[in-house]
Amino acid sequence: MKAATLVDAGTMEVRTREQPEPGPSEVLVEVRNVGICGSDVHWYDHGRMGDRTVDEPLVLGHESAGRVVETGRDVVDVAVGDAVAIEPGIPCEQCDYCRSGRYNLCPDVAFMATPGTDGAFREYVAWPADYVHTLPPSVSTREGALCEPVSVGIQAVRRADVEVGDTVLVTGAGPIGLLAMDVARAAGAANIAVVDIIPAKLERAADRGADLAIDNREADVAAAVRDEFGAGVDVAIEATGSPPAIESALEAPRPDGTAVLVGLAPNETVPVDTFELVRRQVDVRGSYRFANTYSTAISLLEAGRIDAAGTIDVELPIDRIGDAFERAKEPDVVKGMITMD
Ligand SMILES: NC(=O)c1ccc[n+]([C@@H]2O[C@H](COP(=O)([O-])OP(=O)(O)OC[C@H]3O[C@@H](n4cnc5c(N)ncnc54)[C@H](O)[C@@H]3O)[C@@H](O)[C@H]2O)c1
Ligand SMILES: C[C@@H](O)[C@H](N)C(=O)O
Repeated sequence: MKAATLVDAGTMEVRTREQPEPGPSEVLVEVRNVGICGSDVHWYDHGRMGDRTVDEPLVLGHESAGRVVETGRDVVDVAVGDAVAIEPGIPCEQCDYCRSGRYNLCPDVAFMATPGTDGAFREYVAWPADYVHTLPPSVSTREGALCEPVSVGIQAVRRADVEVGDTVLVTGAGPIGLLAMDVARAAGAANIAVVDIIPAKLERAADRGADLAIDNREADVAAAVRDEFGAGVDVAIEATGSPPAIESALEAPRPDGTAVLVGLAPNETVPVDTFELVRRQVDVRGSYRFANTYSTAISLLEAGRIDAAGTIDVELPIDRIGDAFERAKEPDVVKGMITMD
């Protein structure tokens, strides 16, 4: 089979690999669509993330969907021919976090496209049947692949306890911010403000229904939301990982409001006015990956409540994966996708 393999920082080669065979509790998925995530681009550019390095060739890609072509002998809930979204993390199922349903925090999770666990930019993936999710006929594998970033949005909105009628600020109009915005709306948010620094991204957010689009280069975000929404927002969801936007997300909630940090700012220091946070009694929460979100993501996609396909700007076949990664880095591009046919 073909597999796009990161061999060194900046070098991806489409190589021939042996097709995997499913174990007894696994299914073999013929991969159809794989989204390009910012973390794939980071591994591609740097060959490392924090203290983790790519020492062996690694297949990237963790936003994937395809069709089941073979099932292991113990698999009962998934059948050959099913279209499925692949959940990219296989947790240990033994630790306290796994046993209490918070398997996104499992310290021994094998997560696709991180050193030691190949990702999905390849024609076939053998994966535990428990971590593939059947797609209904109305949800394409193109959309199904994006259950992963939709799940990041669902986790953030759950962590934020968004309630009907809430006013929500989302910093960042990349895939995570835009999809979190859709999920927040589906959860009942009445007003949503989106912040970015790229005009095309702000226009995109407005076209998708943001009530207010704020350019962080020109406006004081906290002042802008207070002008528009009174004491501040009920919930801020930070989806940039950029220190100025993180500061804005911490400043924007009303007293007793919530700020949920999704964006990752490795090696960055963010000044935090703890006095202000305490005085306003703001809940600051992290949101890491996701747990028990795929069925919700699929229901939202089936109901047409999430415009996942509308985030895709670049779509190229696996043989042009290098071009796709370069295009995905362009500032106006929200989401790149690799197709297998
Ligand atoms: N916590 C998690 O589990 C998790 C999962 C996936 C992604 N992430 C992180 O979430 C963040 C968003 O992911 P993404 O894929 O949408 O990233 P992205 O880079 O595609 O989008 C980020 C957006 O933020 C905007 N931005 C950058 N600096 C800004 C600033 N100062 N003010 C306002 N906007 C600014 C960019 O223009 C861009 O549109 C990243 O940090 C990513 O690493 C976290
Ligand atoms: C959750 C996933 O989308 C994220 N990029 C990660 O690697 O953790």
